[in-house]
Amino acid sequence: MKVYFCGSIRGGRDDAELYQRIVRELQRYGTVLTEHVSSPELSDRGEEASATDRHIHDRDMEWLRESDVVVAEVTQPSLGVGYELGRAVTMKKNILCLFRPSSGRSLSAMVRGAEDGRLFLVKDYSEEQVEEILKDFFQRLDRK
Ligand SMILES: O=c1[nH]c(=O)n([C@H]2C[C@H](O)[C@@H](COP(=O)(O)O)O2)cc1CO
Repeated sequence: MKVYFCGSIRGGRDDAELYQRIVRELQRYGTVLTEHVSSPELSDRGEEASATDRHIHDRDMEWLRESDVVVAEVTQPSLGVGYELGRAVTMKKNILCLFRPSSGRSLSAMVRGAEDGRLFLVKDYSEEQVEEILKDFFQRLDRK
């Protein structure tokens, strides 16, 4: 199982620690192609010191194509994550978006409104529910 994890980078790194926790949990179910998104060493400049934007874009689109599932933490708004989700929809990927209402933010209608109960799922959650929500998600996939 190949997992593409999306999380904010240039949109802001406030949730980087939580991304790490989610990625660690996702690694129980498969290979996380985008582990770097959760790296505590990655700042809101992203990988600019080591890669061009074109390289980042083309590599990530290739990983997205390769992936079986897409899991996105969408609480911290990020243009890149929104773009990845749009591309993943076109590729008919199984998508899970995770949003924390405790942030006081309101999730974009373009994400919440894309929920279809089948390929595109949006879950409101709190941090202590990460394990349980991912377990349910992967169990459901097995039954598909
Ligand atoms: O350096 C990077 N590396 C990278 O893989 N990304 C991808 C993965 C993340 O899920 C998403 C974050 O987008 P943004 O930087 O607009 O918040 O884009 C984004 C950047 C910087 O935009």
